[in-house]
Amino acid sequence: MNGGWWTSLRLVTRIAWEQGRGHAVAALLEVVSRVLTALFPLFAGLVVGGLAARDLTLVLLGAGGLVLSRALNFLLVIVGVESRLVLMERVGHAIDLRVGQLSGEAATLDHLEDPAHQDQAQALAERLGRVGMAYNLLVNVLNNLAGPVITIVVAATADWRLLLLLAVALPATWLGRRSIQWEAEAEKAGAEAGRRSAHLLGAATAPVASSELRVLGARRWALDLLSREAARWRHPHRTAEVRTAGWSIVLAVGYLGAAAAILAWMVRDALDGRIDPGRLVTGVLVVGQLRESVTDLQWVISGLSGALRAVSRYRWLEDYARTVDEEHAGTAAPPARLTDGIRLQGVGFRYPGADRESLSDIDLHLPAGAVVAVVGENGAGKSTLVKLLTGMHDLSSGRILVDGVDLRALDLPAWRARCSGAFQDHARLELTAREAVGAGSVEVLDAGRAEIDSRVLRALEDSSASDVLRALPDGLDTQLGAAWPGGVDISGGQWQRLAVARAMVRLDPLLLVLDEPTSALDPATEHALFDRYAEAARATGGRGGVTLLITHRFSTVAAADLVIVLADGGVAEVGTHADLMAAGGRYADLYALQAAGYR
Ligand SMILES: Nc1ncnc2c1ncn2[C@@H]1O[C@H](COP(=O)(O)OP(=O)(O)OP(=O)(O)O)[C@@H](O)[C@H]1O
Repeated sequence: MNGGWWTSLRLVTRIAWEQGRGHAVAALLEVVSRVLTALFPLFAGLVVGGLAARDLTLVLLGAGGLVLSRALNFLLVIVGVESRLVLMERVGHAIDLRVGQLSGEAATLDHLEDPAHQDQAQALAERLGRVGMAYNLLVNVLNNLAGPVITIVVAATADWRLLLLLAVALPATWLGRRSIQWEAEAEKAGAEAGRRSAHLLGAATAPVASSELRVLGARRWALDLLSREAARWRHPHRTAEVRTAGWSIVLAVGYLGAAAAILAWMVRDALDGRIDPGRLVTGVLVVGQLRESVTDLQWVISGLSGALRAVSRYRWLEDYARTVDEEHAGTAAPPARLTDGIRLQGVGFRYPGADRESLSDIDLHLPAGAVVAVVGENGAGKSTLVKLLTGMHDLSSGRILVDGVDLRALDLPAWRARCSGAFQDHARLELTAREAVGAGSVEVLDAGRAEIDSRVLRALEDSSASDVLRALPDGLDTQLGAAWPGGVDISGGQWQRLAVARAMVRLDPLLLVLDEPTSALDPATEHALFDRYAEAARATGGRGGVTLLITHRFSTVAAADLVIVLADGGVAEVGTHADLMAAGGRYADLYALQAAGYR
């Protein structure tokens, strides 16, 4: 095993220890039971040899050993197995929880955009159960190690020829190692196809995507694609399994041939009176036991190494999260209020794995207290700009200054606690309406009921979403989502408006982002809503917060203090609506075009 495996073993043992010291130790009792079982041929040989030699001491010793091994075995196995199972569940649960935390708490979202990370995460997800089983399998390896070791000792004491069997039994361990390698190669070769088939399966079963595919008549095509990808994922695994099975058969036939020859040799010696019948009995039992225990050992080692591969992926995730955290070790507290605002200086950004920058050479000043609208065609870089301002990705070049302090120097969670936002791809939190909105500022949910309700109701009002609440049968207590008992379904536009309300719960954010939060609403309603946001933002703008509105509807942005036009990843124009109209450039053209469309 290489160093990585040892680290994984230590990690698994530590987690098992933390999850239940008593169980971790009790699980090892099974090893004792395996030792007693492995001694069975010796005890049986003693009984038969003692009877043949009319030696009562030998008979009693053998019989005592047989009875003891059977009785203790029963007890130790029950305690050991029970402890292993309890730990398996606890370790699995602890790992599940930790994986969720590691993915959710990573300082940036780069990992979610990185194909290499996604392949690792997919392989981990496929094998997550195995991580939980790792300690269980480790104890099993120890259990199964006892078998061959004791059997070899018993064989050596019974007859030296039995040791020749080792020469044919040991290649099975070679197969064990090779099959682990084949499986690892198969996992790697199938990772991308596995991720793709999981994605297609999700699309085929998720209500929205699946109904869209039906309407488009593309369901059959998607299912065919899914089975092709699943086959592409399965193929390398199948090949590895067939190889392993083929070699297992070859090795088993070789072993049986050798065992038959050695036993025939021993039978002849027994008939000639050169060895006593007790040794022959031990020999016969050892032949079966040796092969069985070596094969079992091979399989548990291969099971353990599969689990350790999953553990090594988990360690990879831990290392990744640690590296990301170290790279974002800023500790400066964000200012209580903004006085200068947010500045972007020479900002450039390329997504992980992308071949070109999505934003480059961005120089901007978002003044404290201002309502800033960002417009631009699809793919211009609007959402990317938001991700950078909220610290979701590291800049490829340049810097972002919050009142003169580099975003990298700020404590990222503290900065995010001062940001708020509603997004086009908002979360549909299927909770009660109170929780779904209150989640915009989780400390609100910890307050008393009256405080929660007043903040949530105010947020609904600020986002003109009070009518959504009125339509809910149990008001704030209504369970959202038809999949839950008593739950109600609401429309896409209503979900979106609750998301906007959620963004309004946090008081005095330094950065409030509204990234096409009203795309499901008609232009007139969006216009009215934005006027309201602008009004609310100006009321709080006295505390310096910047409100950033991203929209495709130019008519909505006239009320903004500043309009930024993005094009091809760069800033095309900046100014007030009036300035940009007077300049007669890209903004004025697009504005005129949209205005004509609505006439
Ligand atoms: N995860 C990603 N990986 C690689 N490239 C990406 C990723 N997300 C976005 N891009 C690219 O970055 C560019 C800017 O995308 P962005 O989503 O910021 O545009 P946008 O202006 O918000 O577009 P839209 O109006 O369609 O929402 C596009 O060229 C897009 O293809």
